[in-house]
Amino acid sequence: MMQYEITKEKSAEYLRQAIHHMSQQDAAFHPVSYAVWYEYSSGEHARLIDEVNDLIEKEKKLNEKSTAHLFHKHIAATDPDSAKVLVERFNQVVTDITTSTKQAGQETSQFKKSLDAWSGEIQQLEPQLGAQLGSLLSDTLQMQSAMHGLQHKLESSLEEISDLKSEIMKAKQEAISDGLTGLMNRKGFDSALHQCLDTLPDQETCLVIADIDFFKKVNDSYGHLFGDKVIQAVARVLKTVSGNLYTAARYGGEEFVLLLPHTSMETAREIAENIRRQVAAITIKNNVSQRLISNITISLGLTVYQPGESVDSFITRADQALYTSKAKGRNRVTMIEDALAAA
Ligand SMILES: Nc1nc2c(ncn2[C@@H]2O[C@H](COP(=O)(O)OP(=O)(O)OP(=O)(O)O)[C@@H](O)[C@H]2O)c(=O)[nH]1
Repeated sequence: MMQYEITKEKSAEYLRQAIHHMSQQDAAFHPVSYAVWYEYSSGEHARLIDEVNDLIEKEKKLNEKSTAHLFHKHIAATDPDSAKVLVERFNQVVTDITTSTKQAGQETSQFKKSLDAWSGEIQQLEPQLGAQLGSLLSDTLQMQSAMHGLQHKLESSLEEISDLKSEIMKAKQEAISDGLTGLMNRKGFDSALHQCLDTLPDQETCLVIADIDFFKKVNDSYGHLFGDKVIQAVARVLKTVSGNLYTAARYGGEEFVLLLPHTSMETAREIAENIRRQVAAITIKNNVSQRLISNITISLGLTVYQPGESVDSFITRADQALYTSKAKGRNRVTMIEDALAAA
């Protein structure tokens, strides 16, 4: 994980170095090249540094393509959060420059207007001074056009930043989603769980862990693709039941979790029972035999968070409850209230 808890001076030093490196390349000034060279300058990212050095040795300069490749491989894909921070930082740099350029542009334009107004009158009174003013006017026009050019370039940089921001948000979302079901994946759930327990330690919070019964047999009997359809069907039940109130996720292969903040054990048990019943009612067409397959069941374990306990012990207790459901014959919900009951 890249670190950004560094002093302002250090950060400014990296920024200076990054801008120096960027100016030596073929790639333009934009957030992608900024992110790559900032990381390079910070010296934190050994693999990125090695690859940049190899490329420079071979190609002399980094172009748009190699810069984008380095960004996606070493920054956006491995650490979308840090990529976001880098892009935002570049955004700030560009916004600051844009604001001062705009201001300078306005001042130049004001100056040109005054010159325009005076030069006509002075031309008549003092022809020589009028000529000097004419040349000053032409310099001002040149400066104004340079300002417009720079402003235009900076504005397109800002557009690029906004595109990149959405790309990073998308990558961030993909990093915590499960591709097969569209539910949150384990990584996303673990962070949601930590966040929930950090903010609601004194509220009643329940956790359900569910696992499809005899799933190996489902795969063996009807094939892996059919197994995938079963996983998707169970995920749909969880999605519907959880709505916007609860957080559902695919925790592993055929295992699911449901986090229920502000929920009593009794309500959570009713919800878990509802999920169990809805899964038992699922029928899926087997595309090979064209027959409808039912008898899909899940076992569920449920527990309530004990204030002060660790996340691991919370999950372990829900897992123990699930194990009990499996041991007692499957297709059932088991509740374990606290550590004593689990023992
Ligand atoms: N189709 C499909 N199968 C998967 C996926 N992930 C894991 N599995 C299979 O899920 C099965 C899990 O089997 P087991 O852990 O033995 O458990 P089980 O057969 O469900 O038995 P119990 O949990 O004891 O009821 C394995 O055969 C895995 O190959 C997946 O994404 N798709």
